[in-house]
Amino acid sequence: MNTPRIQIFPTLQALTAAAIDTVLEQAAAAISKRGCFTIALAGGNTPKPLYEGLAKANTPWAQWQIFWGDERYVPHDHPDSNAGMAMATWLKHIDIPTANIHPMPTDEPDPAVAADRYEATLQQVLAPATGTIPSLDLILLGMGPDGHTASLFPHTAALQVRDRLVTVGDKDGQPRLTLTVPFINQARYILFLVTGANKQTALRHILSRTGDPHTYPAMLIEGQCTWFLDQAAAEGVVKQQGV
Ligand SMILES: O=C1O[C@H](COP(=O)(O)O)[C@@H](O)[C@H](O)[C@H]1O
Repeated sequence: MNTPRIQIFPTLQALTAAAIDTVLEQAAAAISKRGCFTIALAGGNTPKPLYEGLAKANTPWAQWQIFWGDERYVPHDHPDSNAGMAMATWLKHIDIPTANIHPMPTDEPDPAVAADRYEATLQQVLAPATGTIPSLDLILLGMGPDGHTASLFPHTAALQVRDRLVTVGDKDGQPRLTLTVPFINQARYILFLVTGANKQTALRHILSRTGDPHTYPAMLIEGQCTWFLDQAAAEGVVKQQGV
């Protein structure tokens, strides 16, 4: 396991400013090395200000390929849609080719078929060498108060999937689509954004590695992780590296 980098910020504004800088730095580095930047987005509320900030950034958008880390199984124009949120706050405000935006499909009667389609899209765009797992440059993740990340929920079958890039998650019996643990762990950079006092308990177990990974699924993410925490979430976290 790689040792996670942890940064604690006094306010959501400070955390957001650092997240914008990090995303743009990773994009510039990837574009300069490989001519392209591949990113998977988180949903929920925490990343909204980041997306609003990125909407004003000056970067070669045509060299970005945008994916999602998870999706609620609703149409993209539904208020719960992670794709819909990122479109409204960021993507509809920038000059990026539509072909570079890859929302998770939610129009199949069977979510497993939608997961297969998204896996094929990832394989096609990322074109890994034969026999290797493809890597995204950056995956943005959040964490729920129950320790879930992406749509990897506690004690669900999705946590065990090791032979796919995308699978069907389960939020209280409702299907979700989610990237899998091995695919997330393969990313060149994984940025967790976690805010709010209601996440303290899960965070303490996850970062001190005293929890059970099936109870706190974010523990399964052991790749090149950086955690950006606000002060409220970070209260009680054992190893602090303040900024
Ligand atoms: O349902 C979800 O929740 C998590 C956490 O959201 P947050 O607003 O508490 O940060 C999010 O990362 C995930 O993408 C989303 O589908």
